[in-house]
Amino acid sequence: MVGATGYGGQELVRLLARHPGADLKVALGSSDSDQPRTLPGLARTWDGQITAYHADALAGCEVVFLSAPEAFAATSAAELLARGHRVIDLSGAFRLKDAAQRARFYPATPDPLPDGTVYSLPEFDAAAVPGARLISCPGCYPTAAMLSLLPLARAGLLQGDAIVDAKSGISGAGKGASERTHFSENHGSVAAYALFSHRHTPEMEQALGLPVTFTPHLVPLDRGILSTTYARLVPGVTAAQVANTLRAAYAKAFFVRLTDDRMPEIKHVVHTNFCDIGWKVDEPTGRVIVVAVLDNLLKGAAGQAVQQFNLLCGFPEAEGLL
Ligand SMILES: NC(=O)C1=CN([C@@H]2O[C@H](COP(=O)(O)OP(=O)(O)OC[C@H]3O[C@@H](n4cnc5c(N)ncnc54)[C@H](OP(=O)(O)O)[C@@H]3O)[C@@H](O)[C@H]2O)C=CC1
Ligand SMILES: CC(=O)N[C@@H](CCC(=O)OP(=O)(O)O)C(=O)O
Repeated sequence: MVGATGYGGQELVRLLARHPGADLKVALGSSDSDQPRTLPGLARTWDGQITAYHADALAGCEVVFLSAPEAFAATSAAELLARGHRVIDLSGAFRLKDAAQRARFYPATPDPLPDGTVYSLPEFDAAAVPGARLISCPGCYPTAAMLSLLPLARAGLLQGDAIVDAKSGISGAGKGASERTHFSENHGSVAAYALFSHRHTPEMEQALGLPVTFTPHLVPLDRGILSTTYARLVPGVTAAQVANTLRAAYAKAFFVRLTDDRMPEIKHVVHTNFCDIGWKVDEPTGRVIVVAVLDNLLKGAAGQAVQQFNLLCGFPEAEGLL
């Protein structure tokens, strides 16, 4: 795998090292990291050393996980595919289908997308995964927003636009510190950012088929996302219809836990691959609020990537994730 020294990558190493069907052969960091490295958090978890990125180092790996910056994924994926690897990419580089939106938010991504690219949210796109060459994993905020609204949108129960108001722990920004993310800026504070300009807005709109107003917030937690979505129901849609639609959509989805009208909390899902979803309908005004929580580094990143790996290789969906 690539990006082993990153936040998402370290989680991937932990998961793959104990996955009964995986043999983690190589873990790579950036190409400018000179010496082979070990990380204190991975001691007695994975015995190998992390070496610098070079495509040759991945020879013999059937599947390559890319957990690196999107500009790097955008350029390296084609080479890895040409070498015969199947690629699971955690970055945003291959998520958007619309070429103009992609050029705006992910300018390094080649156009057209490589043959065999599949954008997959495992709960909805499982059937397409086994045939994929390049699996593009959804972003952490879109995973929460799509799991909240996709069943209702697909059932035709929503109208108008949706509002996604989400809060993320700071590990969502990766390991590099910036003025926005360092401790003394965040501790004791909550801040909104990227209003009307976040790259996850088109990703949510692409999936939901609705205009989305998305405001992310940074909260002083190390990990976890709480996403509150507000949407309007088509006139006449009842609370029971909403409940039945969500229950039917997730009846077989092991990693989605519906909490009905008990609102879920970040504490219940951190360090797991679960997404917990609660909701409430106000029938007189035709409004629904859905609250979803997940761990951005697991269901929002590494855990979801392993779920895709299980689908790709024919393992049980939860293999290595419990
Ligand atoms: N953090 C999150 O919650 C989520 C992140 N993602 C996406 O997952 C990917 C990884 O995120 P995250 O783990 O947070 O990022 P980090 O910044 O924590 O880690 C980035 C990793 O990429 C490596 N890297 C950087 N440049 C290169 C390069 N040129 N060649 C090879 N490797 C390189 C780094 O290696 P080194 O240490 O050697 O520099 C490091 O291992 C990103 O695309 C991100 O957008 C997706 C969902 C959620
Ligand atoms: C807190 C924080 O900064 N979060 C990141 C999103 C992390 C993620 O899932 O997004 P990508 O996979 O698209 O990078 C952000 O808002 O840019």
